[in-house]
Amino acid sequence: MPKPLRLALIAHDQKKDDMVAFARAHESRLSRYEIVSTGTTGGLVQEACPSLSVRRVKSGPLGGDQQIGAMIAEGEVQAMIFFIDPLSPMPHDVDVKALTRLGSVYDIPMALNRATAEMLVEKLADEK
Ligand SMILES: O=C(CO)COP(=O)(O)O
Repeated sequence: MPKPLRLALIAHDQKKDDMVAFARAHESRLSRYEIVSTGTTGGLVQEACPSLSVRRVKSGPLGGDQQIGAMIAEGEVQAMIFFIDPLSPMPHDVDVKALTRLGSVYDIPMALNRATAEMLVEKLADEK
């Protein structure tokens, strides 16, 4: 049996409500995938969506973005939904940039806002 696709779900603080709403709206669809998340995002998604199995790495500012970037480089994450906050300064801005850069380098489907994320989940569902 093919391994399920592993999808990264990440959201900055100002976008966490959006991520929880997105995950709730698509819970049954997302339950087909292995989910990996940064620490705080993953806790909120798991609490809101008990049917998902969410693997949590460290919080973004403590290295979580880099952990997920390494997983992309190793081929262990095949798609990413990352609700970034373009309006707030971040202490780990360089990590955010490095993560989205690796998403481009390895050419994985990567949605950085909700509008694109909606299209991405539709498309992933078509392919299954
Ligand atoms: O900072 C983040 C992404 O850059 C997200 O980290 P948390 O999910 O731990 O808040």
